[in-house]
Amino acid sequence: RMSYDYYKASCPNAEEIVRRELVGIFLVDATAPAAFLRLLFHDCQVQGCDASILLDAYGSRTESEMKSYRNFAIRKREAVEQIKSALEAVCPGQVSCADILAMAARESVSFSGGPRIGIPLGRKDSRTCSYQRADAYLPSPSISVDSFLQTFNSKGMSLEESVAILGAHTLGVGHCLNIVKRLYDPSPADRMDYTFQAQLRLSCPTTVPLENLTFVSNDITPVVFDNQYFVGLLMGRGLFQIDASLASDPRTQPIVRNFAADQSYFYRAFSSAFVKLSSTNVLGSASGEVRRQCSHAN
Ligand code: HEM
Ligand SMILES: [Ca+2]
Ligand SMILES: [Ca+2]
Repeated sequence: RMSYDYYKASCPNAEEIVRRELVGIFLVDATAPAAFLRLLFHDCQVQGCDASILLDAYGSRTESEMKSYRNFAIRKREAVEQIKSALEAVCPGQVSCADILAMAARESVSFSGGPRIGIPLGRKDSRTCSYQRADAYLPSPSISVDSFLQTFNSKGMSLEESVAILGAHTLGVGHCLNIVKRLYDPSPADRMDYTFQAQLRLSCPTTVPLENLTFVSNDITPVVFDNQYFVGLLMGRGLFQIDASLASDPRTQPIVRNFAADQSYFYRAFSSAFVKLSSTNVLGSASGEVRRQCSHAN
């Protein structure tokens, strides 16, 4: 059972320790907040928020979810291990890796200028993981709006919250391999601003192997958690096909407009969506554990 003061007795300074470690990480790498935010989504989307994404391959028993091509360019797993070590030194065996992932993503949002979000704690860590499940459940950048809405509706999100949670793409980057298809062979309904397309083609000139080294930013302010992502969508500057479709689909377009016009409205919808995302299929003490090391089950 999760609660807002879960570690009050067992590790009263848990949130403070996580925050202190993170500030150190953020100061040396301005792109770290984006990485933590995506890491949480990719954890919660596969088996739920149970730190399954942090497990390394272990003999023949586990194959890491990182083997999935959908986890391409996932970063900062080792930074979560660093935060875990700091917590183990003070309160051994208490704070789950799944909670650290949720706290790291939450701090990433506020550190980047976004809303401060209160989240309940008490997630347990999985004993297993499956890269086949990662392949099956992590969405493709060309997912349809229908499947997109279904994905987040199944986490209890409203239409508005579902659009808001994709506003996470206000931070970070995408690699050329995820956009070359729409740059050189777009589907007829997939519209993009002409100038923007020309710029992206310069950054991603061909479908050669370089495409997984080269990247472009998700919106024009990739280290600031603002509503520029939605402003850009309305100008035909969405990076992935699903981003762009939110601005054209009649169900989501009015919401994109509202978020582009009113940042605090976006923040409110994002905050409630974030609490739902980070509470997906949480394990209780019976089925999960608190790992001693995030990369290995106990
Ligand atoms: C249908 C849903 C989604 C799809 C298809 C999608 C797809 C993608 C893709 C293709 C990338 C680029 C990866 C790369 O090439 O480096 C990306 C990046 C990112 N995604 Fe998503 N995403 C979705 C939802 C979310 C959600 C719900 C969040 C967080 C709450 C999120 C947070 C991020 C962040 C922060 C980045 C930038 C990562 C970095 O700079 O390292 N995404 N996403
Ligand atoms: Ca997981
Ligand atoms: Ca931004």
